[in-house]
Amino acid sequence: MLRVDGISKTFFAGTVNEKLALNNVSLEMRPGDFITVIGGNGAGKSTLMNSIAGVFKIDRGKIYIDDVDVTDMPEHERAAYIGRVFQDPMLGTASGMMVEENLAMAARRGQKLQLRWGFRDDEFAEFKEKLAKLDLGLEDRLKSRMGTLSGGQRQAITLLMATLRKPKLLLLDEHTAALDPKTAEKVLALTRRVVEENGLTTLMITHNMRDALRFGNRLLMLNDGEILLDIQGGEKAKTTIHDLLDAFEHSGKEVSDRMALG
Ligand SMILES: Nc1ncnc2c1ncn2[C@@H]1O[C@H](COP(=O)(O)OP(=O)(O)OP(=O)(O)O)[C@@H](O)[C@H]1O
Repeated sequence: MLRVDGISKTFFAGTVNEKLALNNVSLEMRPGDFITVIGGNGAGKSTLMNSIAGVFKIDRGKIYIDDVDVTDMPEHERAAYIGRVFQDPMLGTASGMMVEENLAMAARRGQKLQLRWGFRDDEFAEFKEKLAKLDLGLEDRLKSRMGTLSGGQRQAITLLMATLRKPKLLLLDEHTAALDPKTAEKVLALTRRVVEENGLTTLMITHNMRDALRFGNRLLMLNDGEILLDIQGGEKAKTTIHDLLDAFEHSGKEVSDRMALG
């Protein structure tokens, strides 16, 4: 489904700030894989995700989505395959536009922009039903501006928008890190439901080892731009936070409290 083949990325090459952020990383995801990604600060997690999304050019290697070589495909074209939710609830939606307009735009992702798309009443009924399912009281806020919603409400809608037109790949970059624990839990539960209901192939970065173990069928630990640990299925189910801390310690990194417990 996703094939990352020996990719490398160096920032500020040839300067004193040169940083090898990804070092010959390879990864193959099967359809329906839900991979959680952990690693300390600067391990390369976001760089991996940004490379896949096409935010910048990689230095070496190839990236394929469903056997299509997307290595040189610009980010906006790659977006047709990818749904993304960022850490910052302000990203991913248009804050000055109404909830229903944001959803209608997401429903037209990949279509040519038109002056008047002609929104249909049945679409709004569908949005209302989907919002009601989020259980955040959003079904009556279709006409509210996105900017007036809480962070949790925005992340839930961004997740809905990212998955409205079933993407080949869902990328979640610490999408609950900026939320309070109770709201984060709600958005995570929603994430699990959306991923399961749609059988989405998902890559989720988290700072929280407990979440990395609770969610998904496979876990990657990155360190210094390399994959330090790749566990899945039964092996992942048996893995404890203690095991992860051990692996982390062997990499010579200090574990922050936030990463251990979230
Ligand atoms: N756009 C960029 N320009 C310059 N350096 C960058 C850029 N993005 C990442 N880096 C550097 O690459 C390294 C890996 O960063 P990355 O953001 O991928 O780590 P991370 O694992 O996501 O860390 P964190 O948990 O702190 O977000 C870091 O040293 C970082 O400073």
